[in-house]
Amino acid sequence: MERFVIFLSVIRDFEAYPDGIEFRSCSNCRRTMQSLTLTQYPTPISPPRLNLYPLRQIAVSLLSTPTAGINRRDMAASGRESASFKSLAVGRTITGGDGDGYCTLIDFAGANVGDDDLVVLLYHLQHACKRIASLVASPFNSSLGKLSVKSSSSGSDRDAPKPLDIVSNDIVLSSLRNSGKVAVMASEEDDSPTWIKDDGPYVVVVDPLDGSRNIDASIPTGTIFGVYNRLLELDHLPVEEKAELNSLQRGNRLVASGYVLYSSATIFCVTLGSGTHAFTLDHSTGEFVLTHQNIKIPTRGQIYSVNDARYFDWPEGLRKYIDTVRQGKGQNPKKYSARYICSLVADLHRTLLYGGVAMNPRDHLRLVYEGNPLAYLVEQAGGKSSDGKRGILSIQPVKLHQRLPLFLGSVEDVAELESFGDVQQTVNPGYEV
Ligand SMILES: O=P(O)(O)OC[C@H]1O[C@](O)(COP(=O)(O)O)[C@@H](O)[C@@H]1O
Repeated sequence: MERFVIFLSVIRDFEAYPDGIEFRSCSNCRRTMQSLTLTQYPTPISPPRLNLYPLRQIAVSLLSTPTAGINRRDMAASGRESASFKSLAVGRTITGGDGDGYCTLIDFAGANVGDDDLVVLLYHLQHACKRIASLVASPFNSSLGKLSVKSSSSGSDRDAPKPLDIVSNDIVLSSLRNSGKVAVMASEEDDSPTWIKDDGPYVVVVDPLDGSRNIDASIPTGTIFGVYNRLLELDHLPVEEKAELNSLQRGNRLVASGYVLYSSATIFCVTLGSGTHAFTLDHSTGEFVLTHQNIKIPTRGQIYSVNDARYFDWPEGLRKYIDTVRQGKGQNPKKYSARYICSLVADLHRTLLYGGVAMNPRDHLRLVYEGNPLAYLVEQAGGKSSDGKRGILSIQPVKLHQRLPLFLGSVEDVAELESFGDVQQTVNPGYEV
């Protein structure tokens, strides 16, 4: 009864989303409300008097997890995403969903992407990322990251995954399956790509939880993703072959890419092929809301980001570059600062906003799952990507878990770094931490 009274006092303004009901007018009551699931409703409610029955019906439909084959019409019918389709119908480029400055990721995609299938795919992907955000922040999962498990295949050059990586991978895979829009998913966590649906229009490459070595200390982590069109000319090939070849596309064929940063805020940063935009998770509504439209990385920064404990394994060119900029003797006559979180998404997010260069000069990061998606996003923000010698997006991947040195950041900083010649670290002993 006590719960019921609290419920009535906050019922004025609520939003339901797949992981729970959010009551805007009373965030302090959220925990109580989360425990009040629909099936736990006190049964003696009198629908006519309190008029809760219709509300309950709406909540039931809104609370259901996105299911297989949800499409634009279903999303619009649920009432949650209708603003996006209104915007699309009138063909305007929106800066706010309904003109009140509150524009969700799906509103934005609906207004700016010509392809309904991609909007539906994004809808499911952002749902997966909300689940991962809550997973990595959950007090009940705080021990999961510590338990390393062995990689399934012997002789694999992949790192041993941790349980949270695996759970995140499962979450992304299930959301992509439910979208009905994905032919194949290639994940950093899997030895080979998973074929999902013959006529799915898209190929998704993903690192479901990057930086998970930091997870036990609650340091930021991230999801990285890239979306390609399915190559129709490969449709006749055996499944394994077409799954792999579809996933090995060059970065310059990406149609969308992005990352989700799980930090003090959860940020969905994406390019849909025209600029780079960031959306911040609004915990009061459960929506990613546009907060940084058309991000432009400064052409020059004053920060370098690298694990400089490796200094003595670096080649001469890279040592010289770092020594030069930290003394303020480079093209920018300012002394650079160092920042290194050791979590790629977090280091890149800062670089995108403040400028400078984020790098890992040894062949450690993966071209398919990390290099290409992030390079595309950085270039869409006016920045530059390089492996130390050439742009990332034109490199033809030859194997799924191919690793490479990666330099991302401000145009002038990355160009200056390249001008030092040998900046790729070839000594890679496999560091313990
Ligand atoms: O040990 P290094 O060279 O500093 O590498 C750290 C980098 O490795 C990563 O943790 C990714 O590696 P994993 O995929 O093996 O976790 C990045 O997040 C980070 O930028």
